[in-house]
Amino acid sequence: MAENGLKKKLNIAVVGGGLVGSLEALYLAKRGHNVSLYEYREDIRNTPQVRGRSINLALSVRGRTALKDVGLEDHIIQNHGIPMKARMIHRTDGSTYEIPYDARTNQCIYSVGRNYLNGLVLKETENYKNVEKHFNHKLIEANLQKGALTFLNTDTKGTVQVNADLIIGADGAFSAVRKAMMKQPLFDYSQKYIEHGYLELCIPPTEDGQFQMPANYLHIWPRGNFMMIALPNQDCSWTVTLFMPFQNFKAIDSEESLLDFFTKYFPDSIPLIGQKRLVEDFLGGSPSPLLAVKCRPYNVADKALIIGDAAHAVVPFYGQGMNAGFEDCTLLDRLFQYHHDDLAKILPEFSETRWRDTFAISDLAMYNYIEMRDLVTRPSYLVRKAMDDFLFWLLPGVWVPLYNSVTFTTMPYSHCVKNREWQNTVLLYLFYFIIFCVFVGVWSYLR
Ligand SMILES: Cc1cc2nc3c(=O)[nH]c(=O)nc-3n(C[C@H](O)[C@H](O)[C@H](O)COP(=O)(O)OP(=O)(O)OC[C@H]3O[C@@H](n4cnc5c(N)ncnc54)[C@H](O)[C@@H]3O)c2cc1C
Ligand SMILES: Cc1cnn(-c2ccc(OCc3ccccc3)c(C(=O)O)c2)c1-c1ccc(Cl)c(F)c1
Repeated sequence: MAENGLKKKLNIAVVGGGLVGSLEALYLAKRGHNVSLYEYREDIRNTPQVRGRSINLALSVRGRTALKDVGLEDHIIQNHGIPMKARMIHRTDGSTYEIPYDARTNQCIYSVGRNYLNGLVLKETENYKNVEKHFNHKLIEANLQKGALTFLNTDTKGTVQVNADLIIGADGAFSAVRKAMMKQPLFDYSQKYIEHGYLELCIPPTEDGQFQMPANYLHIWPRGNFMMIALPNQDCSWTVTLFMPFQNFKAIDSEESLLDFFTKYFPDSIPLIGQKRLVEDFLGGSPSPLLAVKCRPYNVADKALIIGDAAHAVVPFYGQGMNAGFEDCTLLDRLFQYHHDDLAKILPEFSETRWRDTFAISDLAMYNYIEMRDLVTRPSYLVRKAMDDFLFWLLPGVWVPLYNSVTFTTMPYSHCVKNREWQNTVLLYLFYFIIFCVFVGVWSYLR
């Protein structure tokens, strides 16, 4: 707050014009600050889909809350997002069965196009004169304490010096802002590449432009050590993502081995994708790596902050990465409101209150990665899921299954984990009680 009691207009540089950076620029613009958004790539509204990034994503409540704050939720929900009301599980014999997310309240997640959503947010910033966007600007140097940034203009090959009151790094999992932050003392950092990679395939629409599979589902082919999912697109196609260890991708090096593999594990998908297209896209593509990043704190004094994947890249086995990054923007805005734009209070508080939840969703996503490989076919997993669903039906306000609390509520991720631990304890005692009752019953019968 300025001396005269008026709100001080900050000059804020946002590095990274992806999903989270463009949303953060919009939040800050709505607060009246001068925002300069710097993006390495060209304006995605003028370029085709970038390979090596998921084409569509699952949007859930946390992301919707952020879009609602900036006035874009209704547009996405009513004009673009495709509701997925249940999982459609595909067995190896090609048969399917569905598991609703929550039959009572019609909860659903939405499949949204990455480029569409990114372009929509960027377009919305054009309603604010206090936002400048600079594409083809790659951050190459940063002195965070001084608020000084150096960009390479990939068009002119010249460098651009920028000074800002606040630097926000939303430049993704390989963040240059985080790299500068790592020079600070007491900055903790860890990363993990998992053994699985992912490759995206496409199920085209029918000749008359309709979906080839039931549209309002998240289609899942759980196959132990590898899994495949499909999310619907606006053009009635499906973006199929195969998650598999790199060594398995490497072993499939010919049309014959590819078709043998898909015939064995995903037979129903071959006619949907098309044999020719499957061979071309699989053998013509290469799997992308999956990286998890954990670090803290997220700020340097009152000068710089990292959000989104720059702060907490997670493996995609919960569909929460973007939702968590959008939630960063929501929580940051609440802190701007509460502390009247006082960065000396906002930034440290964001770091201190956020890291437990981002660590929690990172662990949950990694656990899901393991769970989905091992437990989906294990009877005990299926019994647990059935008990979860029964108790959720019986005590909806009390017993909220982990996936539902993560996906359909804004309960802090760390509380979702605590909730799950409490449920595990209750189920364990319930299991012991059932065993005891069976024992007493048998003993009484045999007396
Ligand atoms: C296979 C897969 C599936 C996924 N599915 C889901 C899902 O269903 N739901 C979900 O919520 N999340 C999902 N995610 C996660 C989601 O994609 C990310 O969490 C999200 O994109 C993070 O957004 P971001 O803006 O923080 O980072 P990014 O999307 O990586 O954007 C960072 C931006 O910064 C720019 N940049 C990078 N370096 C510089 C630099 N030096 N200077 C200037 N600009 C720079 C980049 O060009 C980019 O535009 C998935 C991820 C993967 C890989
Ligand atoms: C993109 C996105 C959005 N949500 N989810 C998701 C995640 C976990 C889920 O449950 C645990 C479980 C599902 C299937 C088998 C065992 C456990 C469920 C569910 O239950 O619907 C949904 C994903 C996703 C992302 C990657 C893979 Cl590989 C995947 F299968 C789904």
